[in-house]
Amino acid sequence: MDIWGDIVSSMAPNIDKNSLKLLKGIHKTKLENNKFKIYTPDIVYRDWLDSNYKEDIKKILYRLTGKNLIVEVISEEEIQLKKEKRKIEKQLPKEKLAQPINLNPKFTFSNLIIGNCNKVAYKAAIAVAENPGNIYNPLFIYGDIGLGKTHILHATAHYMLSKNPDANIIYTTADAFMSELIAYMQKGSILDFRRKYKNIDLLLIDDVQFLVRKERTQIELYYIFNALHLIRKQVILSSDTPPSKLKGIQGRLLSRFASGLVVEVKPPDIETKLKIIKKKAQEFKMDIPYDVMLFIAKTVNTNIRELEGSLTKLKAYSQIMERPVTLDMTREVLKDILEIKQIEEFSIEKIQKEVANYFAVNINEILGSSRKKKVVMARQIAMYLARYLTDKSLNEISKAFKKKDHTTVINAIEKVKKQMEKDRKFKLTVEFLRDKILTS
Ligand SMILES: Nc1ncnc2c1ncn2[C@@H]1O[C@H](COP(=O)(O)OP(=O)(O)OP(=O)(O)O)[C@@H](O)[C@H]1O
Repeated sequence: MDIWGDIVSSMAPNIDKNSLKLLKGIHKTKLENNKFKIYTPDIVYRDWLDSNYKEDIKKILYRLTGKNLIVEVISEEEIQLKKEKRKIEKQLPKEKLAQPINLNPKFTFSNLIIGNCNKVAYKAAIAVAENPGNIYNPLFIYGDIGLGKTHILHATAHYMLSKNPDANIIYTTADAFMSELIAYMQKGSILDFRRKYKNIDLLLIDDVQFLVRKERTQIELYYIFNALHLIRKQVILSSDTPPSKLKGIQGRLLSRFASGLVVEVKPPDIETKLKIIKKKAQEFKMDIPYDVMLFIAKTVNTNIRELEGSLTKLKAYSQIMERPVTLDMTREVLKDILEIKQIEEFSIEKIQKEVANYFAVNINEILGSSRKKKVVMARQIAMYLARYLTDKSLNEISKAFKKKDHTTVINAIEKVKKQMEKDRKFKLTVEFLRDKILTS
């Protein structure tokens, strides 16, 4: 029996024709034990169905089957993403987590979310771990605080150990390196210090910006660096600024830092932040609704450490209060640490204005019913951005665009998403507009 067909026919008299069209567009459902699973092409579709029709579907199912079934709406896009990740993880050898050195077992490549912000650093680190000492030596990773540099350093060491369990690796921070050096000097055994650092396959030094004006430590590092480089042993360094901006470090050391590959880890975009939040929520065993994730992704500016801090705070609060995490709770709990005001000022009008300016069309045209190609494109992009950059519901967005019902908005979002997938130039335009709105 075609249950979905029956459900849609039962709903047909009570819903508008656009919603009906969207419901008819669903082609995959599954009845399994006490669950009725509905598969939507993507997350937006899923959220729409989930929040508008789940309860109705449950009631109709009861009428049709006599059973109280659980209705689950699943986005195929998400399933696909998970599959891709699993595929990549399968290609990576199992990372060995019990380390003699001070590595954080959680900082592995499988726990690292990859986006445009860190793709280059990630690929370079993998290449280095697979072929240490031979391609990018040193690898110099720089970027603002809390963007995952340490995570990449540790992950590289884990990965290298998984390929070669006997690899001799030292991970240290510039500060710890300096303290260790002083301790050895006080004992009068500087040669032991040098010996220790000479017999290794991979040297990772985090936060080298702290070497600024530490002349003695710089001399020692210069010596060690040259010794390792000569016998093709790998060095990876991290810093909050590129070598060219590290004032107070000797020129000869700086030129060594910059002699391999210098890569930047940039702040994550909204999509990457969303993925990181999802991942961290799983790690923290938290159940967080999508609107809360979106809110956190939009309000936490860039620092991923802060983003984790927000989740920890939210988890503690929800456990103490014995209440599930909601958007209201999140606003309340995080008000001290997030720049919520900034988000509240972030209006659909602003999005409409920016998009209209960009396409050189009039806002009234966007709000009207013109079918001119340029206007339709601007209208659809503005609707898409309104959905992703504000906390407004689909109904509120359709009102702001003077549309009678929200199916127009859903259709616009779908179109933009599909177009972004197949047209790179279009994708860049949408991302440009998004960043412009986020940063202006
Ligand atoms: N792309 C990512 N995916 C998952 N977690 C991430 C990602 N980037 C950063 N994190 C997490 O954010 C936290 C901060 O990252 P990390 O300590 O590596 O930042 P950092 O750039 O080294 O900061 P600092 O400059 O302060 O040393 C860590 O818990 C890390 O696991």
